[in-house]
Amino acid sequence: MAKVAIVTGAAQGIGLAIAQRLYEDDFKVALVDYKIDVAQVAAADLGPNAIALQADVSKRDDMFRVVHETVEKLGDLNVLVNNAGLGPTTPIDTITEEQFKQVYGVNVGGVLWGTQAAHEAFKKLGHGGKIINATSQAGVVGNPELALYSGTKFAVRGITQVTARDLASENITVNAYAPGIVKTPMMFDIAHEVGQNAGKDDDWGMQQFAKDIALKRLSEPSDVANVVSFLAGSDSDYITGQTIIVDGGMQFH
Ligand SMILES: NC(=O)C1=CN([C@@H]2O[C@H](COP(=O)(O)OP(=O)(O)OC[C@H]3O[C@@H](n4cnc5c(N)ncnc54)[C@H](O)[C@@H]3O)[C@@H](O)[C@H]2O)C=CC1
Ligand SMILES: CC(=O)C(C)=O
Repeated sequence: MAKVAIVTGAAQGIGLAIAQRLYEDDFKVALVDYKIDVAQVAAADLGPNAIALQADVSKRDDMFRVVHETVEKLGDLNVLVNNAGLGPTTPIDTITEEQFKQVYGVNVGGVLWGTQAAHEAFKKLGHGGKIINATSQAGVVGNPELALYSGTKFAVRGITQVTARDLASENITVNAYAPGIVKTPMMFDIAHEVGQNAGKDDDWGMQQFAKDIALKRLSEPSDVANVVSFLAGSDSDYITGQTIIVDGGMQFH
């Protein structure tokens, strides 16, 4: 029987590539995003075993609701990919309380609420599952002008390690993927802002991040989806608490 996966932030970028790849891997997939119109088009493009659900992942009730709706509509839940995230450029002196709450609410809160909701569903369904969280190479080594963002992504690695230990006895694995410089709207926005802050263009901004990639190319979203496919499948059953870096050779740990 087909397994069921939820992917948050699935309307575009890395989340969309993950949803597409898991669908190809024979999962039924719920694409969760607050951009519901875009997610609906993406789900329709995938086929009859995909649905789109609207949620703001920073809201605990939203995450419990979409997990319930997924089980109701697709019949089970086996994998949750906590992918949704925000990546504003935040030179240290510019950070406001509002920004702090927003970015931590989505990037960290989204992972916590998703994990709680999936855990409750796995218990009710009487089986284990896999929780897969989005961190970043910027959550392995601090990146310039990304104090808020990098901080949240270090936190995601911490939560991944703790929940892996806490949930292991229930046959739930928890792992994370740490992409590098991926061609998505988020990364193009960051390159634009970093370039603008220095009085330079977007290409210069992108180079500040891309110059140290050993493989000498930017990442496609599919590079990340390939790793998530592995983490969602049975070949990774004996792996938990780990962050897999998929950055073309930027950070070596
Ligand atoms: N693009 C990159 O170079 C890298 C991205 N990442 C991480 O990968 C994940 C995906 O990133 P991208 O695809 O690049 O981002 P993106 O900005 O292109 O797409 C993010 C998606 O998440 C959705 N989203 C944002 N906040 C949400 C919320 N509160 N509730 C529901 N949906 C929400 C957006 O509507 C959008 O569809 C993020 O967690 C990001 O931090 C990590 C390393 C590098
Ligand atoms: C956006 C991001 O995660 C970077 C620059 O690693």
